[in-house]
Amino acid sequence: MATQAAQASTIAVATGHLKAIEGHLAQQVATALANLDHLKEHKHLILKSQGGSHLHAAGTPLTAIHNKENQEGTDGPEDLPSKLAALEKALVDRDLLLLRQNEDIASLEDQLARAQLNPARRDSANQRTATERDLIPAVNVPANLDAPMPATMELARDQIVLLRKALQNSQDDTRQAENSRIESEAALQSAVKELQSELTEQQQMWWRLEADCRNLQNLLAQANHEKRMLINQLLDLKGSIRVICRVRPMMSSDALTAATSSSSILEIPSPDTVILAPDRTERIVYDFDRVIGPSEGQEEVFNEAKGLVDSVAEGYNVCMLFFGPTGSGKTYTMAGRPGDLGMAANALAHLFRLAREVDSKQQVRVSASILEIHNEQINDLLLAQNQQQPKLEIKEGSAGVEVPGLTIKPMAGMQEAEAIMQRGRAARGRGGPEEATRSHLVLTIYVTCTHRSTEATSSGKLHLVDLAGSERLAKGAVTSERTKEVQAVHKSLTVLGDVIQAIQQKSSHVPFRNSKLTRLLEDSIGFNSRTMVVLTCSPASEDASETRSTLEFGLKARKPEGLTRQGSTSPKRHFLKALRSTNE
Ligand SMILES: Nc1ncnc2c1ncn2[C@@H]1O[C@H](COP(=O)(O)OP(=O)(O)OP(=O)(O)O)[C@@H](O)[C@H]1O
Repeated sequence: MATQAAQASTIAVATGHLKAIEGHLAQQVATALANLDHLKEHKHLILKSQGGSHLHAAGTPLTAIHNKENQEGTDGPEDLPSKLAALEKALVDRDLLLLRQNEDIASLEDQLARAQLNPARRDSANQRTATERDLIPAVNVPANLDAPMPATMELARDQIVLLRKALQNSQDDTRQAENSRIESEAALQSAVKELQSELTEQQQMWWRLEADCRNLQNLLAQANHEKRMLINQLLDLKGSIRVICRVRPMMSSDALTAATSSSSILEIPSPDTVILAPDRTERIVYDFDRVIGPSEGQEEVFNEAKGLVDSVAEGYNVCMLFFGPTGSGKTYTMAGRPGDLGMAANALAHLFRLAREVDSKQQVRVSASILEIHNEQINDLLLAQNQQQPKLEIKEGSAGVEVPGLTIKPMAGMQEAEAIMQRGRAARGRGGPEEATRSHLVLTIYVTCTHRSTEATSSGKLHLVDLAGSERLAKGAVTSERTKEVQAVHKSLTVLGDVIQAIQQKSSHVPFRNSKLTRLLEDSIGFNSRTMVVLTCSPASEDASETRSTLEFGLKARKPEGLTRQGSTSPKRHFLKALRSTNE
């Protein structure tokens, strides 16, 4: 803008000076014309005084006459014609010069006017390069207008030429700038169009993907629903009580004497059969829902229970009973060890996974309590260490069997769950390991699902019961206190067997109230609930008797048609023997 203003002011100054020059020239012409008139009059007077005979002297140079006049009229009258002629020529020259200047000025003014009227040109002047701007010098008109006219005129003409060139450049620049603006605008418009079409395409693709995703989610939900229905049907077909048997590996602690064999007394010919061969004369075959061998891990055990854990999230009550003599692997199978998750941790992890999967539709809350039943007394294992153990009783509440006052801890994830289970284990161990083996530990996981839109709620619970060792009294040192403990354990295990048998036989009376344990599990065994008995067996020959008792207990728990198939001993005899051994 500054350059443009400077240029306009330069042009204005030049125009002013040119107008001044024009005025000056006009004044000189007027003077010359006056001189001419004067001379003409003078000549006329001379001719008049000399008569018509002297008229031929009119060809004398005017300058000479003029010079003579300047010499105070000393020249003779014969020089006047030549002076007049010279003056006339000078006048013609000046007229011509003036005419050219007028033309230049008119053209310059015209260009100036056009340049001022066209804002696009004015703006484009800003884009002129430095080199081009240098082509326009400042118009320096001599301050003294009396200086010789040709030099002033020449300078003015040069400046006009330069200004014209500058104007031309400016016009070229404007045109170029306009062209490039049009080109850029077109390119920009086409890029915008391209982006818009790309955006539309992507939006359409996104909508398609969203729709696909919704369809897949619906299909998945439907498939999951169908899967659960099939699992439920399968579970119903298998009966409400499933029995699986887990045979632990041989341990270095298993006594190997000359009287016993170092080889396992248990054979697993198929995934649902275990053969007890305590000696060469006897082979008893037991069929269960599944037999898990020594080489199989915790994962395989959990796979058998996954369907049951799913049904807890659907509102079923489920009970898993870990039954076997001390050292057979009940605690290992239920609780696991660090880095080797047992059934409880696997079930919790599965429930938290389910909760995450259904999170958009349902809110799933998981909580847990841990208690032990020792000498028919219930102890809360989640009490703070300094808290007094309250007297806890089992009641029938609106939501089923309850233990009012029992600590129930909410759990948001596995970290919290691990900490709670660890706390329960530590509390159980406070009475010493001996006491722990003579008490039942019950970990109960409560699952509540609330539908986010309908607010319909379903609740289920999963009892995991690490039963007291099922071995007979004769095995350890006998004190009156220990006798009392063992009798309490045996009584509760016998009642448990009776309850299971009554359920399997669809008996009208089920003796749930005969022990604290069965009373606690009343709404979670049989009928509208699901139960899994996990028999844990030692393969060591020195544990043959306990292993047999355990397998016989399993027989009790299974449906009547699933008992032993072959061997030298009748199933019925084994069954009665199992009952007797549990009651001893
Ligand atoms: N399937 C298995 N694989 C590897 N080790 C096992 C297995 N089962 C049990 N064990 C190991 O055998 C030992 C005894 O197991 P565990 O303590 O679980 O027996 P238990 O039946 O719970 O005995 P108690 O009644 O005294 O609690 C433990 O060291 C355990 O790690």
